[in-house]
Amino acid sequence: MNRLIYLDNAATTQVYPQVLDAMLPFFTEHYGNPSAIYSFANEAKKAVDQSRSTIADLIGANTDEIYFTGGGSESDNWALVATAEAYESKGKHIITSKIEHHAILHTCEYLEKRGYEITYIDVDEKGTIKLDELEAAIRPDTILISVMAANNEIGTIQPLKEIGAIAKAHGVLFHTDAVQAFAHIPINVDEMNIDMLSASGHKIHGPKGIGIMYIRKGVKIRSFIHGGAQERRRRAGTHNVPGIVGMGKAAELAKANMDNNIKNVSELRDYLIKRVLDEIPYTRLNGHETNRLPNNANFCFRFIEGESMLILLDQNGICGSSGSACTSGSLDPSHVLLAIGLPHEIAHGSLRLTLSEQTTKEDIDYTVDKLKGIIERLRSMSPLYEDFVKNHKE
Ligand SMILES: Cc1ncc(COP(=O)(O)O)c(C=O)c1O
Ligand code: FES
Repeated sequence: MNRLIYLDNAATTQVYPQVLDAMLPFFTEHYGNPSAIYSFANEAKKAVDQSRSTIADLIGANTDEIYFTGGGSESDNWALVATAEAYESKGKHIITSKIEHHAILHTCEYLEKRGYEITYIDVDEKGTIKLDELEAAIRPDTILISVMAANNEIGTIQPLKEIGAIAKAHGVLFHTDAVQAFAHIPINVDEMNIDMLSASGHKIHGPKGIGIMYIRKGVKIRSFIHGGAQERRRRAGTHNVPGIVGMGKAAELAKANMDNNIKNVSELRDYLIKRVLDEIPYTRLNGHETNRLPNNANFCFRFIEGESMLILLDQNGICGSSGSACTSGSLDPSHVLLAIGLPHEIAHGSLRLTLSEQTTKEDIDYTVDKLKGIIERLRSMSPLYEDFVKNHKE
């Protein structure tokens, strides 16, 4: 079999065997509906409670502040739309950043069409939000600040504690899309003054289609999915018990291994970054050098088009991703790379490689060796590169 090197863990992760083992009995044996009265459903009910408590523990929340959802996108939509509706009498102004995931940005566009006003705060060249701009944007009618915990493309971690302090000082709610950060780096909702937080199971070696929203007690958010009385009447729908159990197990494993994972994965990430920057000319690292997710490396290679690079990597069994327009299915280049000030033609040549605890040094060496050849080959076919080399020789 061909070698497979999976370096797209920001897109999704492999479900750990322990996670799958924990889930299986809830498909077969304990399939009862946790909302039922009879004792047969007790195992399912207990498992849902256990998962809720593990997840709450990981972010320093109370168990009854965790709500299960259908994933990160649903949580993000819920946080914005339902807060907007619930706090309409205070105002219709929301603040977010220019580099949010589309689950936030497209929901903001939806709200704009319904009469809400959104301010999109700039980030600096490393992708860190400009705190002075954020604070200056707050108005008497501002109801919510939503800033992601860490960026999914370039990995930059945002100053959550500082943002939370600003929000609190001005009496504005603070939501964070922590889909990439949850269970990867420490987060504490009290220390960071977070009122709402979105997270997703499939980014932490749990199953797809399950997520959570943390909602601080006292926040007046309305329900978003209407129907039954599940999740304290705030999120209707029969519980996805296997998914909930899987996310809980993944959170438990992440908590137990977090320090080690951060250390090992970021060492390997730094090794990857160093080799790429040292060995491939005309290359830049996107995002913050140190204040970035342990598993994220994102580069721009000049004179290269992202999609061709991905296809050639794929031919070598390497899975990566690119913010380039043609691979993301949109016509615009990555809004994140443009927001950190990269010109269109450079943003075209981006490559995101995201590691996991399963990635080895051999995987990285193989990838860098192949990548060097691929970049050389693509550049040798590029008229822009040819001109550049000619001009620099003269
Ligand atoms: C920052 C961020 N927010 C939200 C999402 C959406 O999460 P989900 O796939 O669980 O809907 C993602 C997934 O790519 C993400 O990276
Ligand atoms: S042609 Fe692929 S990003 Fe422009």
